Amino acid sequence: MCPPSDLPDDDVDGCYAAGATPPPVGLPLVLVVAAALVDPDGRVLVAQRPEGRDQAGLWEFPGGKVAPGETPEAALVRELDEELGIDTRHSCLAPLAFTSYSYPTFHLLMPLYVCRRWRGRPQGREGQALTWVAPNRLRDMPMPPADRPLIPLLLDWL
Ligand SMILES: Nc1nc2c([nH]c(=O)n2[C@H]2C[C@H](O)[C@@H](COP(=O)(O)OP(=O)(O)OP(=O)(O)O)O2)c(=O)[nH]1
Repeated sequence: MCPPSDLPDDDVDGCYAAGATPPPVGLPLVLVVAAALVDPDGRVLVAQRPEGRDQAGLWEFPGGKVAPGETPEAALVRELDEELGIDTRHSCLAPLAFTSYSYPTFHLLMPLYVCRRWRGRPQGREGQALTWVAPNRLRDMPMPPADRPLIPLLLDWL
């Protein structure tokens, strides 16, 4: 989290340094939704991005791009079904935080929801490895840079 007395800087988890670097111009904004699935022991599910995808090998929160005309919540329910084979149609998808991050070819805007109950047992339906991690171990996982600010917020909340 941002220390209240310090100016934000790029290395401080949970902060955006809006004025520190000029924003890249003309990048398309891509809306991706993701979920922190939390099991009864308080562990969080992360999935490893498979070979052949950008950022392959990094661990991420399950989710994916919101399709045109879709709400973020409907997209999340669809992605969790497609990727993990779980049903979250009747689950509480609690909005926790979002990340906003410029990759070289697009700017990512990604809300993160927390979900504690679902139907089915998560399985890597697209060949991706899955692992449940204690929240305080998330910092040790190689995750996309866009996810870094989400970790302290998740730790505070869980
Ligand atoms: N799902 C997810 N994507 C993330 C996270 N962090 C992060 O930078 N991303 C990025 C990686 C990708 O560039 C993008 C998600 O796109 P994706 O390729 O997984 O989306 P998708 O499932 O719709 O796949 P596709 O249609 O492009 O094949 O967001 C995260 O925690 N979860």
